[in-house]
Amino acid sequence: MSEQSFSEWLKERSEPEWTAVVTHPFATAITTGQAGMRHYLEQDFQFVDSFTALLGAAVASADSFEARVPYGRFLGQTATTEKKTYFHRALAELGGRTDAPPEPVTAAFKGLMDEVRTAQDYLLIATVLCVAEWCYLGWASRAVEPLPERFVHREWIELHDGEEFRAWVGFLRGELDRLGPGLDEERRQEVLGVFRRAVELERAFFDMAAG
Ligand SMILES: Cc1ncc(CN)c(N)n1
Repeated sequence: MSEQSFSEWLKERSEPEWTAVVTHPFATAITTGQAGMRHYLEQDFQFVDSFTALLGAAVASADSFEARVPYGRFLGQTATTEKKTYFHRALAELGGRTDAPPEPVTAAFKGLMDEVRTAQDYLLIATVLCVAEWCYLGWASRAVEPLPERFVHREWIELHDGEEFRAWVGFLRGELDRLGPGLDEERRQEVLGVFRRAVELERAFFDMAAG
Protein backbone atom coordinates (compact mmCIF):
# COMPACT_ATOMS: atom_id res chain seq x y z
CA MET A 1 0.00 0.00 0.00
CA SER A 2 1.30 3.53 -0.76
CA GLU A 3 1.24 6.37 1.81
CA GLN A 4 -2.44 5.98 2.54
CA SER A 5 -3.03 4.38 5.93
CA PHE A 6 -5.07 1.20 6.16
CA SER A 7 -7.81 2.92 8.17
CA GLU A 8 -8.09 5.70 5.55
CA TRP A 9 -8.23 3.05 2.84
CA LEU A 10 -11.08 1.28 4.64
CA LYS A 11 -13.00 4.51 5.15
CA GLU A 12 -12.53 5.63 1.55
CA ARG A 13 -13.86 2.31 0.29
CA SER A 14 -16.89 2.63 2.54
CA GLU A 15 -18.10 5.78 0.79
CA PRO A 16 -20.69 7.16 0.22
CA GLU A 17 -22.07 5.36 3.31
CA TRP A 18 -19.44 6.80 5.65
CA THR A 19 -20.30 10.39 4.79
CA ALA A 20 -24.00 9.52 4.99
CA VAL A 21 -23.44 8.44 8.61
CA VAL A 22 -21.43 11.43 9.80
CA THR A 23 -23.79 13.89 8.09
CA HIS A 24 -26.97 11.95 8.85
CA PRO A 25 -29.96 14.25 9.55
CA PHE A 26 -30.56 12.51 12.89
CA ALA A 27 -26.94 13.05 13.96
CA THR A 28 -27.16 16.68 12.87
CA ALA A 29 -30.36 17.03 14.88
CA ILE A 30 -28.50 15.76 17.98
CA THR A 31 -25.92 18.50 17.51
CA THR A 32 -28.62 21.17 17.36
CA GLY A 33 -30.66 19.74 20.22
CA GLN A 34 -33.62 18.92 17.97
CA ALA A 35 -33.41 15.13 17.90
CA GLY A 36 -36.02 13.08 19.71
CA MET A 37 -33.69 10.98 21.84
CA ARG A 38 -35.92 8.53 23.74
CA HIS A 39 -36.28 5.73 21.20
CA TYR A 40 -32.70 6.19 20.02
CA LEU A 41 -31.21 5.95 23.50
CA GLU A 42 -33.45 3.03 24.45
CA GLN A 43 -32.02 1.17 21.46
CA ASP A 44 -28.49 2.42 22.01
CA PHE A 45 -28.56 1.10 25.56
CA GLN A 46 -29.12 -2.37 24.07
CA PHE A 47 -26.26 -1.72 21.61
CA VAL A 48 -23.92 -0.70 24.42
CA ASP A 49 -24.34 -4.04 26.15
CA SER A 50 -22.75 -5.94 23.23
CA PHE A 51 -20.30 -3.09 22.68
CA THR A 52 -19.07 -3.47 26.27
CA ALA A 53 -18.68 -7.23 25.79
CA LEU A 54 -16.71 -6.48 22.61
CA LEU A 55 -14.31 -4.26 24.55
CA GLY A 56 -13.75 -7.17 26.92
CA ALA A 57 -13.00 -9.42 23.95
CA ALA A 58 -10.48 -6.84 22.70
CA VAL A 59 -8.68 -6.99 26.07
CA ALA A 60 -8.63 -10.78 25.82
CA SER A 61 -7.60 -11.12 22.18
CA ALA A 62 -5.18 -8.21 21.62
CA ASP A 63 -1.68 -9.28 20.68
CA SER A 64 0.27 -7.23 23.23
CA PHE A 65 0.07 -5.72 26.69
CA GLU A 66 0.36 -2.23 25.15
CA ALA A 67 -2.76 -2.88 23.10
CA ARG A 68 -4.79 -4.39 25.95
CA VAL A 69 -4.38 -1.42 28.28
CA PRO A 70 -6.33 1.25 26.32
CA TYR A 71 -9.23 -1.19 25.84
CA GLY A 72 -9.25 -1.97 29.54
CA ARG A 73 -9.19 1.72 30.41
CA PHE A 74 -12.04 2.57 28.05
CA LEU A 75 -14.01 -0.47 29.20
CA GLY A 76 -13.76 0.78 32.78
CA GLN A 77 -15.06 4.19 31.74
CA THR A 78 -17.92 2.82 29.66
CA ALA A 79 -19.04 0.32 32.24
CA THR A 80 -18.77 2.38 35.37
CA THR A 81 -18.74 6.09 34.78
CA GLU A 82 -19.95 8.66 32.26
CA LYS A 83 -21.73 6.44 29.80
CA LYS A 84 -23.55 4.27 32.29
CA THR A 85 -24.74 7.17 34.40
CA TYR A 86 -25.56 9.15 31.25
CA PHE A 87 -27.92 6.46 29.97
CA HIS A 88 -29.72 6.13 33.27
CA ARG A 89 -30.06 9.87 33.78
CA ALA A 90 -31.08 10.49 30.18
CA LEU A 91 -33.63 7.69 30.03
CA ALA A 92 -35.10 8.81 33.37
CA GLU A 93 -35.39 12.36 32.02
CA LEU A 94 -37.04 11.14 28.81
CA GLY A 95 -39.34 8.58 30.41
CA GLY A 96 -37.52 5.79 28.53
CA ARG A 97 -36.77 2.23 29.52
CA THR A 98 -33.55 0.28 29.85
CA ASP A 99 -35.22 -2.98 28.77
CA ALA A 100 -36.73 -1.98 25.41
CA PRO A 101 -36.96 -4.88 22.94
CA PRO A 102 -34.29 -4.47 20.24
CA GLU A 103 -35.36 -3.16 16.85
CA PRO A 104 -34.19 -5.29 13.88
CA VAL A 105 -31.20 -3.01 13.21
CA THR A 106 -30.18 -3.13 16.87
CA ALA A 107 -30.37 -6.92 16.79
CA ALA A 108 -28.34 -6.98 13.55
CA PHE A 109 -25.66 -4.73 15.03
CA LYS A 110 -25.50 -6.83 18.19
CA GLY A 111 -25.26 -9.85 15.87
CA LEU A 112 -22.18 -8.44 14.12
CA MET A 113 -20.51 -7.55 17.44
CA ASP A 114 -21.32 -10.95 18.91
CA GLU A 115 -20.02 -12.67 15.75
CA VAL A 116 -16.54 -11.09 15.91
CA ARG A 117 -16.47 -11.39 19.71
CA THR A 118 -17.12 -15.12 19.73
CA ALA A 119 -14.61 -15.64 16.91
CA GLN A 120 -12.03 -13.90 19.17
CA ASP A 121 -10.58 -12.38 15.99
CA TYR A 122 -8.68 -9.35 17.28
CA LEU A 123 -8.38 -7.55 13.95
CA LEU A 124 -12.10 -7.84 13.23
CA ILE A 125 -12.96 -6.82 16.80
CA ALA A 126 -10.77 -3.72 16.42
CA THR A 127 -12.40 -3.03 13.04
CA VAL A 128 -15.96 -2.95 14.44
CA LEU A 129 -14.89 -0.87 17.45
CA CYS A 130 -13.04 1.54 15.17
CA VAL A 131 -16.06 2.12 12.92
CA ALA A 132 -18.38 2.64 15.89
CA GLU A 133 -16.10 5.19 17.56
CA TRP A 134 -14.61 6.94 14.54
CA CYS A 135 -17.93 7.68 12.87
CA TYR A 136 -19.35 8.95 16.18
CA LEU A 137 -16.37 11.29 16.45
CA GLY A 138 -17.21 12.27 12.87
CA TRP A 139 -20.70 13.56 13.57
CA ALA A 140 -20.02 14.85 17.10
CA SER A 141 -17.06 16.95 15.96
CA ARG A 142 -19.36 18.74 13.49
CA ALA A 143 -21.29 20.29 16.40
CA VAL A 144 -20.83 24.02 16.75
CA GLU A 145 -20.84 26.14 19.91
CA PRO A 146 -22.95 26.81 21.80
CA LEU A 147 -23.88 23.17 22.33
CA PRO A 148 -27.53 22.41 23.10
CA GLU A 149 -28.60 23.37 26.62
CA ARG A 150 -30.40 20.13 27.35
CA PHE A 151 -27.97 17.69 28.95
CA VAL A 152 -29.39 14.73 26.98
CA HIS A 153 -28.02 16.18 23.74
CA ARG A 154 -25.06 18.13 25.10
CA GLU A 155 -23.46 15.30 27.08
CA TRP A 156 -23.98 12.82 24.24
CA ILE A 157 -22.01 15.15 21.97
CA GLU A 158 -19.33 15.72 24.62
CA LEU A 159 -18.92 11.97 25.21
CA HIS A 160 -18.05 11.53 21.53
CA ASP A 161 -15.76 14.48 21.02
CA GLY A 162 -12.94 16.12 22.99
CA GLU A 163 -9.31 15.30 23.49
CA GLU A 164 -9.68 11.97 25.26
CA PHE A 165 -12.17 10.56 22.76
CA ARG A 166 -10.00 11.71 19.84
CA ALA A 167 -7.02 9.92 21.38
CA TRP A 168 -9.14 6.77 21.77
CA VAL A 169 -10.18 6.89 18.11
CA GLY A 170 -6.53 7.56 17.20
CA PHE A 171 -5.55 4.43 19.09
CA LEU A 172 -8.18 2.30 17.31
CA ARG A 173 -7.13 3.59 13.91
CA GLY A 174 -3.51 3.03 14.88
CA GLU A 175 -4.26 -0.62 15.59
CA LEU A 176 -5.73 -1.08 12.10
CA ASP A 177 -2.82 0.84 10.59
CA ARG A 178 -0.34 -1.32 12.52
CA LEU A 179 -1.87 -4.62 11.41
CA GLY A 180 -3.05 -3.71 7.91
CA PRO A 181 0.25 -3.69 6.01
CA GLY A 182 0.98 -7.32 6.93
CA LEU A 183 -2.28 -8.68 5.52
CA ASP A 184 -2.69 -10.61 2.32
CA GLU A 185 -5.33 -9.51 -0.17
CA GLU A 186 -7.94 -12.01 0.99
CA ARG A 187 -7.68 -10.92 4.62
CA ARG A 188 -7.70 -7.24 3.62
CA GLN A 189 -10.97 -7.82 1.77
CA GLU A 190 -12.39 -9.64 4.79
CA VAL A 191 -11.59 -6.66 7.02
CA LEU A 192 -13.09 -4.30 4.44
CA GLY A 193 -16.26 -6.41 4.38
CA VAL A 194 -16.66 -6.13 8.15
CA PHE A 195 -15.84 -2.41 8.09
CA ARG A 196 -18.52 -1.81 5.45
CA ARG A 197 -21.11 -3.90 7.27
CA ALA A 198 -20.53 -1.85 10.42
CA VAL A 199 -20.82 1.45 8.51
CA GLU A 200 -24.07 0.29 6.89
CA LEU A 201 -25.45 -0.65 10.31
CA GLU A 202 -24.52 2.76 11.71
CA ARG A 203 -26.48 4.39 8.92
CA ALA A 204 -29.46 2.08 9.41
CA PHE A 205 -29.34 2.75 13.15
CA PHE A 206 -29.69 6.49 12.56
CA ASP A 207 -32.45 5.81 10.00
CA MET A 208 -34.29 3.81 12.67
CA ALA A 209 -33.82 6.62 15.19
CA ALA A 210 -35.14 9.19 12.69
CA GLY A 211 -38.31 7.07 12.38
C1 LIG B 1 -24.99 2.62 17.28
C2 LIG B 1 -23.84 3.24 17.97
N1 LIG B 1 -22.63 3.31 17.34
C3 LIG B 1 -21.57 3.83 18.00
C4 LIG B 1 -21.65 4.31 19.24
C5 LIG B 1 -20.48 4.94 19.92
N2 LIG B 1 -19.96 4.17 20.94
C6 LIG B 1 -22.90 4.20 19.87
N3 LIG B 1 -23.08 4.62 21.15
N4 LIG B 1 -23.99 3.67 19.24
